[in-house]
Amino acid sequence: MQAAYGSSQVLFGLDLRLQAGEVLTLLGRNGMGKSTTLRCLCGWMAPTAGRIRFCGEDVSGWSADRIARLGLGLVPEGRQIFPNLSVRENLTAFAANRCAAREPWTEERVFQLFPRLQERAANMGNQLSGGEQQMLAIARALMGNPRLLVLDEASEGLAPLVREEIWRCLDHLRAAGQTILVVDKYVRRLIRLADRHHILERGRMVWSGDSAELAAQPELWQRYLGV
Ligand SMILES: Nc1ncnc2c1ncn2[C@@H]1O[C@H](COP(=O)(O)OP(=O)(O)OP(=O)(O)O)[C@@H](O)[C@H]1O
Repeated sequence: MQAAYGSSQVLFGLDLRLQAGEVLTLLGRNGMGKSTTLRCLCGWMAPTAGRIRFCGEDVSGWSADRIARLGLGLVPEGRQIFPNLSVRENLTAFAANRCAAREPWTEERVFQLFPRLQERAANMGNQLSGGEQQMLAIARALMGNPRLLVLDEASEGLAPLVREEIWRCLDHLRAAGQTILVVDKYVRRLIRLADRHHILERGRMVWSGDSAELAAQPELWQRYLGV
């Protein structure tokens, strides 16, 4: 897949495959093309070349709404929850069992996953802390029962303990068989969470491998991720 903003090409021949039940990360420093890749996958922008297949369909050029209905649940950068709706209203606005999940997510189940949200159920989106907003953004995506959950910088701006709460939730989802694509920068924690990793550098995939391989090569972290 390739992508460009106007005449400026920013993705060059990315080849990305995700199997059902797998957790994959996209890593790279700022400006390397991670968000652009997600924008293409979610239908917010069309690739200039190549194809995107999802659930057996060629979704290249589909609208974001249509791709979401096929089963892609996005937890966007900056959370983007509805500030003037309550926690409960934010959740019900997204509820749908589009993929006929056998045990669909319900308000009760997401409250079990995030007990803090239950305590805040009647609060407006703009009354929540950053961590609670992030939990709500994940819970809201789950309410659509996505086949693929995509998280763009979900841990950004969160205190370490709250961040760990988010990671633990993702561990739990993984154990339950949820397919997940994560863009984030905490490589040590991502090695524990995910199965495989891709590193992007100036719009090109420069390294791909599993968690054991990434853990064994800290020189890669320094070279491509600056950690
Ligand atoms: N709306 C836009 N218009 C023009 N160029 C853009 C736009 N958004 C991103 N770019 C450029 O595309 C390249 C890739 O950006 P992208 O946001 O995909 O990177 P990223 O890896 O997600 O980084 P970050 O973590 O900062 O979001 C960068 O050179 C960036 O300046």
